[in-house]
Amino acid sequence: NSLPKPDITALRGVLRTAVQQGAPGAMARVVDHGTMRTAAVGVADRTTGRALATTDRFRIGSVTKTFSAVVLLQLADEKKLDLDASVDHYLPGLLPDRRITVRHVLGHRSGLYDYTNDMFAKTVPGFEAVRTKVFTYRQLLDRSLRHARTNKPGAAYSYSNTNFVVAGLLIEKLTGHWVRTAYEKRIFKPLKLRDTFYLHPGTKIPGRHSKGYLTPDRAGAPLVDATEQTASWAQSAGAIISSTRDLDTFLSALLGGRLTSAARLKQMERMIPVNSTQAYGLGLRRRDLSCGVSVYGHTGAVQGYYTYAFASKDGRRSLATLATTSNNGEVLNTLLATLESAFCGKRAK
Ligand SMILES: CC1(C)S[C@@H]2[C@H](NC(=O)CCCC[C@H](NC(=O)C[NH3+])C(=O)[O-])C(=O)N2[C@H]1C(=O)[O-]
Repeated sequence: NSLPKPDITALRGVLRTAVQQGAPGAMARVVDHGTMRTAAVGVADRTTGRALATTDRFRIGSVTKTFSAVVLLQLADEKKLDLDASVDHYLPGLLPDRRITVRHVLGHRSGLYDYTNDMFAKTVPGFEAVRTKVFTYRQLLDRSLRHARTNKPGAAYSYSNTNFVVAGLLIEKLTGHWVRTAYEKRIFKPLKLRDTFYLHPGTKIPGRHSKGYLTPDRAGAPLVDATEQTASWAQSAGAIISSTRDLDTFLSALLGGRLTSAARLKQMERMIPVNSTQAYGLGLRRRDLSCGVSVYGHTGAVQGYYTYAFASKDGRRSLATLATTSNNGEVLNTLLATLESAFCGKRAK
């Protein structure tokens, strides 16, 4: 284990800063070669004042994208999917450009416009307008296709939730099941992820969970309890519920080679640079840390919840971090330092 030891004191300090910056609660769980450490600060519920527990469930937002990518990569291992085939080959007529391949979709290089840009331009009104709505995948895709594409297929990285709506359509076409069934049969059950559920279109998080609070755009305006929503705007792009324990289990299984073949994992980890410290593969982010370590996983931002879920390349060390607010860039940025504490140890910034 060449990594510096995790610095739990520094980690706790980062969580405290996130709470000072407006998150009602923040927590993290680190597993290092089987040794588990946790830290939690603040409350799960602002009304009752119940303390946030590291066992509380929460909405993981776009960490869902990694689950969706794993299902499709397993289908590639089963020779039911060719990553370099046109999406049109599997879903004829769905997309306006036959040059868009499955790999473009999973790597955010399709050029498909992100419909959430319009949907959440005004944070609270946008959320209130959709929080009880149920969309079909087709309706979400239609919202995207009203806009020109952001780039030619494969020409650039441009993050778009629309890509993982297409991923959901591919999963349902190729498995003949709802995405929920595919997640359960292929990931949740085999890994015994007992805190992990695909919650759509139901709005109630099962079991003990933290509430999530949306920060309004207007400074000083009261937080909005965003815990209950259909998440139908997100679905296979962001509707999974999980826990820090299950995210650690999931990422260490993925990076430890227990969910796909080595060849397919290699494809997932073939990265396109996003900026100087970040890159994106297939439903997977890589972050390059200050101590020269690269970690793999995904971030999540869904109303009321920010998540970071990352692991070392061999999956032997993993971190899951949650803050119970969103639309608060300071908190999102602060949480990045939990990666430094967990993987770079004392040398955290
Ligand atoms: C790239 C991200 C951070 S955003 C993307 C996805 N979440 C969304 O697309 C929802 C965006 C609106 C959420 C809302 N923000 C606003 O309404 C702003 N007006 C809030 O903060 O609650 C997710 O999750 N991803 C993260 C990822 O993949 O890392």
